[in-house]
Amino acid sequence: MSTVITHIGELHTQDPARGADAVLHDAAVIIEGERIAWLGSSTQAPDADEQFDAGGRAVLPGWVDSHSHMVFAGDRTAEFEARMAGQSYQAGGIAVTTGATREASDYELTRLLLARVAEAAAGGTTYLETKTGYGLDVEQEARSARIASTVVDEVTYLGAHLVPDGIDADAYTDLVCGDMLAAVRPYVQWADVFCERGAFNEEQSRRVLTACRDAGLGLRVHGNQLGEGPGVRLAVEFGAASVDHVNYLSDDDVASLAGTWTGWDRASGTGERGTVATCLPACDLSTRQPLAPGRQLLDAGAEIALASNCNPGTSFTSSMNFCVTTAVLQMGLSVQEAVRAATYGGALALGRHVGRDADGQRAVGSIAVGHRADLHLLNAPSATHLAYRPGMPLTAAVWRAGVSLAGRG
Ligand SMILES: N=CN[C@@H](CCC(=O)O)C(=O)O
Ligand SMILES: [Zn+2]
Repeated sequence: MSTVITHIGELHTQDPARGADAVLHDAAVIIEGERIAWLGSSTQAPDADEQFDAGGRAVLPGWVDSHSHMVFAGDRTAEFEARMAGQSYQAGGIAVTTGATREASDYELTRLLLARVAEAAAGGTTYLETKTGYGLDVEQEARSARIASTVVDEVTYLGAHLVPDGIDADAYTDLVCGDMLAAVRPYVQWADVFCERGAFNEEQSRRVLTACRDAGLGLRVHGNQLGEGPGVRLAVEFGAASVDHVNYLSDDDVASLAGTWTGWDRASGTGERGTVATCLPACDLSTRQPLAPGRQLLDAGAEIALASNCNPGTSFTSSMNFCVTTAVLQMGLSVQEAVRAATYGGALALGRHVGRDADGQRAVGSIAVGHRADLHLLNAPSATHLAYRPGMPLTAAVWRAGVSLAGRG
């Protein structure tokens, strides 16, 4: 089965191999099964089984949301209201969600997760990471990991989210590095640690990262969210794929993140990759933290991603459109930079920016022959409308791995 999408006003390929020609005008794309089979000028498009006329509207790669916490029950409206009344965000709120999550049945947790993933997809997200971290004991973390692995694309083990009541921090860290890690291992590809005041200190974070690396997991770090600290330094030292939040960065932090990309050719997307700095603008607004310095990171030569951080405490939204809008209006990114960070940047953070027919794993976050057919049709002639028309319903249609998910309007 093949579909040709014609009359695309702007096709944002995000394919580094195309260099300056990465945005095509009056373009067409052919989807064949789950893959992109052809792209080029609309006037030269070959025939396909099905036709779809984009009517001059813009097409982007589906959003790659590389940071979310969607396996949970309950909500934290009261905490949000208190924050809006002036209280500051504290890591301890995680315990409230842990209580509600432990109470929920497998059926309920799965149902909630499916509903959240469907909401994200309706907003243009076609590739999604999510984390454990609201179970916080061996059985519950394994359960969260198992449920997540049946629903989302990539699962991250975040047993090191908060030290639960009734156990000493070092004993809990031992558990995270031992029995809990063994129990979640079959279900996860990544590990993360909340390296922050009120969560895990440098020594505990180092132990978690070492154990998870030795277990063969890719690494990421929640770092520098609530103040300067060792998160970025550890992420760079361990060669983590990403460090996320990055609100409070010293000049050294910025330089060391940029330094991880010195062997990388950004223009062609080749060379030795480094540690992606993942900015979470919806979270920054919801916690009234300063927005992450995405502009400064890009200017220094670092690669950045934008992600939703969808979770009940700090960012109860999966809207990547909103994140892109905010990155342009508030963080000083151009539309091109923001769209790249929310597509190709997210794929880089998840190591899914490469992969074609022969690899058995298709690249996501960019549109090229052999990549996964993840497409986002905007109800607008250009991607600029994402920032120019904030909050408007601009997602017109979504294809995930070649399957039409949302809208055909
Ligand atoms: N910062 C740590 N974890 C989440 C928030 C978790 C929560 O408060 O429930 C975050 O990324 O913001
Ligand atoms: Zn998070």
